[in-house]
Amino acid sequence: MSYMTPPGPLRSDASKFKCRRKRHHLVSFKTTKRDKSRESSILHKIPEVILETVNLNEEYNVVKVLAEGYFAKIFLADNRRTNTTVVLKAVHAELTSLKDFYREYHYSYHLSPHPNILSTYSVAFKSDDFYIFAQEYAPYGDLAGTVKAGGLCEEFCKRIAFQLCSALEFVHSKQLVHRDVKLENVLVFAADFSKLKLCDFGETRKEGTQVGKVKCTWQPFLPPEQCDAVPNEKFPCRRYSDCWQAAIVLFVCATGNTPWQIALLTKNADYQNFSKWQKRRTTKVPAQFKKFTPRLLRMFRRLLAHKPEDRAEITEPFKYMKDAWFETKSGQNTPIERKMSEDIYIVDDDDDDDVRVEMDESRNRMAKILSSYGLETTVDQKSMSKRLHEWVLNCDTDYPFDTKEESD
Ligand SMILES: Nc1ncnc2c1ncn2[C@@H]1O[C@H](COP(=O)(O)OP(=O)(O)OP(=O)(O)O)[C@@H](O)[C@H]1O
Repeated sequence: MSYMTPPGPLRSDASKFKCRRKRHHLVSFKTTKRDKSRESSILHKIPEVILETVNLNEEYNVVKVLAEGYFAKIFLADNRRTNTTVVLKAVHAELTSLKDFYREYHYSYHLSPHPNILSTYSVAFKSDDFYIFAQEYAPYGDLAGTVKAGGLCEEFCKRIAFQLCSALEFVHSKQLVHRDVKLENVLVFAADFSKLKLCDFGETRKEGTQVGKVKCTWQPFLPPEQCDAVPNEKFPCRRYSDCWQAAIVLFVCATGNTPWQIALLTKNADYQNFSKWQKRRTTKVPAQFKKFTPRLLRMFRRLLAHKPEDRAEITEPFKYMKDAWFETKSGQNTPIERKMSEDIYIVDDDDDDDVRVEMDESRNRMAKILSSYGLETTVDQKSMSKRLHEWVLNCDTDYPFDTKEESD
C-alpha cells in the first residue's frame, strides 16, 4: 500500500471546508495573506514523485468497473485491509505521463475540501500498466445518466446550477480552470440533486497556461473560441471557457438537449439564430430557448457571450436563484405578455454602464409592442409642459388640492 505524503490531513469534505473558512476568520489579516500565498504556492507547485508499485488484487477486491474510457478505467473496490469502499481511477500508464497523472491527482486532492468537489484520498500508486488514485464513491453516477428527455424540473435545475457554480467558483478562486465541464463530470450523491460534486481534473490547468483543445470532448460543449482551433494550436486557458460549458450543462439539464451541435457561426444555423438574437439583430427568441423566462434568457445571454472577454463570471447564476426560470402555461397566456417576455431584457442594479442603454432600448421596444396592439404611449413633451405650466398658474398659491372632506 502506498500513501502519498499529503500536505495535511484530509478531513471529510463539507466539514473541512467550513473549518478552513472559520480558521481564516480567526487569524489576523497578515497571517491570512501569508496562509493564502503558502496555499497558492503548494497548489501551483506540482511535485515530482516516484509511485510505489502495489499488487492491486492483493490490496483491493474490485467490485465492478464503473466506467471505461480510452485513457482510464474507473473501478469500485473494497480495500481488503481497512474494509472501506472506494473508487479507483486507473489511468493507462502507456497513454499518460507520470507528470500528467500526478497533476490530476494533485489538483483533485487539493480541491477536495469544497463540498461540491469530489473527495480524493491520500492514496496513489502504480499497479501493472496503470497509475491509480482513490476517490469517494458517487452512488447515483453522473448527470449524463440522470438527465431525462425533456429535462429536469426547475427546482432540480436550480440545485444543480448552485452547486456546480459554487464548485467552479472555488476552482477559479485558486486561479485554476477546469476545462472539461460536462454532464459526465458532475457526480450525483442524492436522487433529488441536493448533493452533487464536480470531478475529473485531468484537464485542469493554471489560468493563463498555454493549452491545446481538450481531447475527446463533445463538440456542443466547446466554446466558440475553441471550435475552430486546429490540432496542436495553443492558446492561453481562461476561466471563461468553464462559464460557457457550465451554461451548456444547465441548458441540457433544463431541456434534455444541447442548444446547438457546434458553436460555429459559419456551420450551424441554431448558433447563428442565437447569435443574431444575442446581438439584438432580431427580437425572436431562438426556438430552443423558448421555455425560459426573460430572467433566465438574460443569464444564458451573459454566460454564452461569443467573445470570452464579454462572458459573465461563474457566479452569474447565483443572481437568478429567486426568479422563475421556466415559463408556465398559466403564467404566460396572453399574446401581449408573451411578446413582451420575448422582447424585454430586464436589467440588474449592478450592471452599471449598460443599464441606461438597455433600459432605453427596452422602453423603445415596449412602446413599439404596445403601439402594435393599439396602445399609444408617445407623449408630446412640448404640449405637456405647456399644459402643466397653465395648470400651475391657475392653481391656488398654497396646497393645490382640495383638502375638504367630500360631501355626498
Ligand atoms: N467517484 C465516482 N463515483 C461514481 N462514478 C464515477 C466516479 N468517478 C468517475 N465515475 C464515472 O466514471 C466516468 C469517467 O470518470 P472520469 O471523468 O474521472 O474519467 P476520465 O477517463 O477522465 O473520463 P473522460 O476522459 O471521458 O472525461 C464518470 O463520468 C462517471 O460516470
